[in-house]
Amino acid sequence: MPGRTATVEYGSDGVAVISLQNPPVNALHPAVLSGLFDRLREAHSRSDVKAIVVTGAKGKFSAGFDINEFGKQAGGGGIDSTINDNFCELLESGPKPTVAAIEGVALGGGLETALACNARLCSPGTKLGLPELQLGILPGFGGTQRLPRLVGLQTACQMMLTSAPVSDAKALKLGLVDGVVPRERLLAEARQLAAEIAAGTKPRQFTLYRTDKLEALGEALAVVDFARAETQKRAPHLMHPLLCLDAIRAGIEHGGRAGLRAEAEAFAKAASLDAHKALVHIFFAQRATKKVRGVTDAGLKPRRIKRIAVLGGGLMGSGIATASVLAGVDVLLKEINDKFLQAGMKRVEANIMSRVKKGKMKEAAAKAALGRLIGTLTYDDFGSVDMVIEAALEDVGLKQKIFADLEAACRPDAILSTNTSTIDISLVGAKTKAAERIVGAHFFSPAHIMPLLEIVRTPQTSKQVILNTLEYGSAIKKTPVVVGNCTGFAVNRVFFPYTQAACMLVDLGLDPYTVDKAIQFGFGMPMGPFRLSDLVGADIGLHVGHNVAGSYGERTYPSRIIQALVDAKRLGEKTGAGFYKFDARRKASPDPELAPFVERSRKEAGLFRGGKPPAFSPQDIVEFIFFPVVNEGCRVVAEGIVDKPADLDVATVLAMGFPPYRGGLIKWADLVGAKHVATRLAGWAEQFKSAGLDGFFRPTRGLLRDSMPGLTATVDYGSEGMALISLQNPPVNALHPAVLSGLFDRLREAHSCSDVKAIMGCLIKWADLVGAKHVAARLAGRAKQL
Ligand SMILES: C[C@H](O)CC(=O)SCCNC(=O)CCNC(=O)[C@H](O)C(C)(C)COP(=O)(O)OP(=O)(O)OC[C@H]1O[C@@H](n2cnc3c(N)ncnc32)[C@H](O)[C@@H]1OP(=O)(O)O
Repeated sequence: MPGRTATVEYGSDGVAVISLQNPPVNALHPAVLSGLFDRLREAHSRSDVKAIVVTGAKGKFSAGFDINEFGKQAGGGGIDSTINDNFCELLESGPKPTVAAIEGVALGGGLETALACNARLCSPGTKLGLPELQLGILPGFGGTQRLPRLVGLQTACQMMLTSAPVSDAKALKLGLVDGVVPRERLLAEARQLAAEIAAGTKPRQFTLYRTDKLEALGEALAVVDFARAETQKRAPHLMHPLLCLDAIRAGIEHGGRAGLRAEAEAFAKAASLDAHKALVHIFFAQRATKKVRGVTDAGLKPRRIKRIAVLGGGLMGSGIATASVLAGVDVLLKEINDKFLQAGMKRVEANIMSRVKKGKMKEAAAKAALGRLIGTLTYDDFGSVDMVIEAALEDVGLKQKIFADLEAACRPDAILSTNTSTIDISLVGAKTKAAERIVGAHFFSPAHIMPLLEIVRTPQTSKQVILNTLEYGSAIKKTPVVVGNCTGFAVNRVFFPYTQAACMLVDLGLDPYTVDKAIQFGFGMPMGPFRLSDLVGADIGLHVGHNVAGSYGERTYPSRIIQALVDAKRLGEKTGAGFYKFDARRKASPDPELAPFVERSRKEAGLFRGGKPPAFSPQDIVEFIFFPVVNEGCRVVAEGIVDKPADLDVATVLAMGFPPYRGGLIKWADLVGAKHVATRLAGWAEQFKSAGLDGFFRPTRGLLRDSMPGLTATVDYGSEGMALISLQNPPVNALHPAVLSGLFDRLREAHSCSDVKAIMGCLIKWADLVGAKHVAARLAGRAKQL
């Protein structure tokens, strides 16, 4: 692996400079670690070397252990413990002193490498932190021991538990680095400091053995125990933060070396948990949403969106304008009259000033952002914008008129986007000839805070438009996910069974508050479906329900109780009562006055005949509600609404608060097992068949296929443009629905591949006997002839 290593240069000043090399972020791949280890040993053994400086190539120190390597080796989370123990020991206590010269980032194992050095200098703009908990593990190169000894226990616990990095200035204040030096002098000053330590004119620090920053034993243990209690309260489902605190505690009680052993044990335990697999999956999935097959690999260059127009200054429009001006994009905010315009401009101002109040932004930067906002009542300046985002009322006729006006007012290359959440994107542009530059830009409320942006493409949307919209999404710090055009797009579509299944449980005799508790506290959603309904508003929920019923009627459940709440004007938070009642500070509590609504809904549904409600454990509630959501997710994947299943994982985490440590919707289903999901769904479909509700549960073909991995169809792509599809269900390849579904999917896949010219299907046994290669080659030859 020539690109992944550590190089060394020996200077005439007696200082060896070891440089970590693994662009773009010098992740500590095992090859880099073993390179570092070898170069260190070599430098320590040379008589012309007095001291060692460790740095990173190309302006980045290191973003930590190579996350791709997790799970590749059994046990230890992919980390070779012999190298781990030795390289930090060699850095800290080897014969020659070491200094870290840090630029850009020192995160996770990268910072731990620097912590093991005897001193640290960094350049302005560097971010330093231990974000391992975000990946479901804990620092594994001694960070749990050295960080508390360098910056104090309380700060160290906070840095590890929040995963938040600190700036160069804060690092200096905390004692995490010994100096901040301009980039161009960093290496020279690190060399000098290393030489001075070697000469004995500056002290050599051995962080693992320091105690001066630690509190007295009793006090220190109390700090850890308090952090533990808080963590248990805040993240009751997570084990790895507690394992991290255990390792810290062991070091406080028994010393740094014992602490290192405890850390290694805790690390291995955390690395074996599903939460780690799920969080690593989300880390990569989140970065992969920006890679869309056929779009980002089509050789096109994205164009920067510098100036946009937002139509509508309501909650959504002002949120979109806020996110844009904050990211340096100029915004024209258009409204239909001055009153609405002033209200919209004030909303943007309030959004930005609230960041100043919270200390997230300086006043000067806020002023600069607001300077990028211009209000208008006309289309006069629309010729200057690269993109329009329409955020007007959800009315097809109105939107069609707006888009026709936009076509006339904007440049022919301007992107015309709509923030609709319910209207077919193709309909919106029906009165224009601009279908190839019309796209959905679906933000989630509040738009300046929620991190997801669904980019909705139609078959006509051009690749360049999708690419430019992806670029805009990233620029305004959203995670953009490209999705297909269907009712509800990706997120709202997969989540329609969420509230409906919950309503069915109530109709079956369960208490709504018990349902919410199981979903929030048992599973880890930010809130249960009924509390969510109160937040969104029962009227909005009802409107969405009608929409999805129109498109997916056979698999929806009529939520009678929501209709009844709307009729009674119990819309939720905004009216003071819904499923819950709300006090003046909008604090929710169970409402005894909900009982008659529950009774009436049950009576109309006719699923509960009175007596004792059916026994549903919290786990049963979770599965009853989420497995239909998974089922719809499988449809969204199979229909190609998302580019890849992981996009849906990211979307559900960012838009719905699906617990990231469960990996997102589809990853979670994978971890639970497709067989279990499909079996339970099939069971409920059977149970509720007589009530005509089997459609709500019936497992999709894709799910059935995944639940029986042996039964499928496989495809081999030959070099001659021939795809060979084989049916797989020995001994006679009976056409089980899972095999048919596999065949269908493989066929679609092969038809969509530009380099496939012909497709051949065969029975696997016979093809095996003849030899698939031979069959494919003969057919390819024949295809050529023909
Ligand atoms: C033993 C130890 O205690 C265990 C560990 O060290 S675990 C690792 C701990 N470190 C981390 O969690 C840091 C993870 N990285 C990050 O936070 C961010 O990538 C960053 C702040 C370094 C850079 O952010 P940004 O500039 O936005 O670039 P970003 O797109 O995230 O990353 C650039 C590329 O580097 C990759 N990358 C970043 N950190 C990586 C890592 N530690 N390992 C492998 N790849 C990494 C990304 O996947 C991305 O790859 P791609 O271009 O193929 O998609």
